[in-house]
Amino acid sequence: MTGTHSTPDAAPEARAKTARAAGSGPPPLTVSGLTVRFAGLTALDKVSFTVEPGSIHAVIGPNGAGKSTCFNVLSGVYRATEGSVRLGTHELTRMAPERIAALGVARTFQNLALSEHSSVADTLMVGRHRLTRTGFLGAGLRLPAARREEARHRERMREIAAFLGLEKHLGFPAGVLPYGLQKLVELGRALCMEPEVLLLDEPIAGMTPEERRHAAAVISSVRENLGISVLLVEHDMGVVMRLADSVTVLDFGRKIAEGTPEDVQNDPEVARAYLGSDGDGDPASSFGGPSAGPNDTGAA
Ligand SMILES: Nc1ncnc2c1ncn2[C@@H]1O[C@H](COP(=O)(O)OP(=O)(O)OP(=O)(O)O)[C@@H](O)[C@H]1O
Repeated sequence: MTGTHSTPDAAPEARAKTARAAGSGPPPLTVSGLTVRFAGLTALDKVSFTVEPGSIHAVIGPNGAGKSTCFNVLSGVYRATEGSVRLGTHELTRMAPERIAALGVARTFQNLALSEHSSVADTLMVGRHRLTRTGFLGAGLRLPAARREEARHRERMREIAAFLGLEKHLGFPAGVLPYGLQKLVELGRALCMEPEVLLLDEPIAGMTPEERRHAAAVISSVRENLGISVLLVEHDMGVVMRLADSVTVLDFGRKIAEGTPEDVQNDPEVARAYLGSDGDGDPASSFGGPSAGPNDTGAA
């Protein structure tokens, strides 16, 4: 990735502002008493939290805390043993992933699965599939209505690519781009679904510092300019503390703290969970405070 990315473009921004002015932001995503058991192991134990409309909400916790399990239940990959997940009035609990996506919850994956053969443009267009009425088959048959519809989707796909700084790369095979750009393509594919809530699974893991800074700015812009709610699972505490409006902390499947980044950073139980100590360690060093070290992205 180069350092020449511009600020994400204004067209989707204008749309989101209109939606906000009309009071039609995304509905809250409400997780209530979520429990997941795997053959005797309780991976999640009565976890509850709400992703408020248009906010960035982070789920953090030490290894094995239950973050991925939570993410996988929200996106329909795992089934909840007990509890519920709701998007506004829609009950998402135990729905198949495609139905959850169709209701406006899009996700990215920790491990990239981009084709070496499909171009960035075609990869992004996959995200528009659920929104097409005539289907890409109709477009392939060159039916006029389908051609017009496909042109509209391509135009919107290009807007989203510009928003992410990907417009120069649309013709390249997605799978051969530098890692940081591939992660943005993955994010772009999710944004192309026009989600109300975006689930980001370790969106900046494995990136260079420059890629991390750009990705953090893009995520912040998704909230600010597109008005989409973001649920983030991320190990880079510097980024979590700078980006998140609210944080839920899990440990051994239980919620041990919740609040603003400052609240959880100063919570002795969180320090205990992260440091494995009796609480007299320095939580700031775990959370990208003044002593953040190499993971500090400096993202605003
Ligand atoms: N499919 C599964 N079958 C059995 N146990 C599982 C399964 N998925 C997760 N677990 C267990 O559930 C617990 C929580 O795991 P999970 O992957 O959700 O934690 P995590 O917070 O995402 O950890 P990490 O930060 O290391 O990715 C762990 O003990 C894990 O071994």
